[in-house]
Amino acid sequence: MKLKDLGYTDNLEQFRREEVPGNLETGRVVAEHKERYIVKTIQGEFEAEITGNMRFSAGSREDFPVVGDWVALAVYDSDLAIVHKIFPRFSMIKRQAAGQSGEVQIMAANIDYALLVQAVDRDFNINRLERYLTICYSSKVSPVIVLTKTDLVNERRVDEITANLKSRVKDVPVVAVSNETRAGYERLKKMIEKGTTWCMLGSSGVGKSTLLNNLSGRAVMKTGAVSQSTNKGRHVTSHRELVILEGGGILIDNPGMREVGLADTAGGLETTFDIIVRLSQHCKFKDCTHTSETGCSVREAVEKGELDKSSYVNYLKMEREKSHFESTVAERRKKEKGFGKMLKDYNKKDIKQRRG
Ligand SMILES: Nc1nc2c(ncn2[C@@H]2O[C@H](COP(=O)(O)OP(=O)(O)OP(=O)(O)O)[C@@H](O)[C@H]2O)c(=O)[nH]1
Ligand SMILES: [Zn+2]
Repeated sequence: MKLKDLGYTDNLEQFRREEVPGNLETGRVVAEHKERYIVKTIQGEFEAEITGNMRFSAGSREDFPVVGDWVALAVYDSDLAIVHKIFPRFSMIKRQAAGQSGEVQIMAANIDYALLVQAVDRDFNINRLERYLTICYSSKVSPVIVLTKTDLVNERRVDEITANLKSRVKDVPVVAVSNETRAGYERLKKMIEKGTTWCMLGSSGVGKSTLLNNLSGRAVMKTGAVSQSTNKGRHVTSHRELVILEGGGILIDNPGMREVGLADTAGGLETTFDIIVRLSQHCKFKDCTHTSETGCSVREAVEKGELDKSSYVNYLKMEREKSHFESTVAERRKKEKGFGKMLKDYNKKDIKQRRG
């Protein structure tokens, strides 16, 4: 095992030489559970915690390691290792933390590509794909669309879906596979180059675990039978993982990532819907929302049939979601700031009083 097999790059090595003390090991986080991390190095796997100082000075979730992170750690024995530093991340998949509005959670780091998995039977939905694309573009992860369960429909239906997709989603590779017959696997395997890191985004039951098991060449995760009535897999993957595939690719898969929403999608919407962005430069009003304004080029294009109506509707919906998210973040920051100031004023008063 070399660090390169885990996805180590020259950039990371340069950072290590410049910024990491020589007595520390380099490793990659392959699993995380309640602030305990499984870190893989050339010597094996270690269970690690972060230094007290790292925890104390952490400003947000971003300051804690996540699956996919490269870290510098001190190894004491097989059970004890301490993470001292997180290497700079080149990509991050984030999502809105459940329950806490505006709080962002990082699901994984340093991912090169994402497999956007949808089944061609009942799950297929272009709006959802546009959502995944937006997540990819804002996370600096390159998307590849994978259509699964092609054995369940006839060839014509697969061609129809592919053509439909390509007319709406430009410049993204589309691979159609069957996890049953393994049709399409050769093409997919060729795309997954050695040392590159991948993740999967897709709804429950579309065949992600089956795909991962087949690509890894060993049983990594149990897959459950789909219940006929709901078309949903019963089994839900239970913990985070980073797996090295047969062909040398690296796949990160964890349940949280399977539920990513539109958190911090700076730039993502614009890339996914770049046609809309280009059209909007011709709108009469600079701040046109493309809903009811006069002289709106976007709506004009929809009316003329030059812009797909459902793509337009999906854009408006995601734009609203994004604004909602941004305003909750802004509100939270304001509250935090207010609280911080109150605390400071209180402390000042307190000090004055104590000094008399
Ligand atoms: N016919 C057919 N069935 C498939 C295919 N891929 C997966 N399945 C079946 O669909 C069910 C769900 O597959 P999983 O791999 O568990 O789906 P998943 O996306 O990992 O689901 P979660 O773990 O819930 O996220 C299983 O019963 C699989 O055997 C396929 O290409 N063709
Ligand atoms: Zn407009």
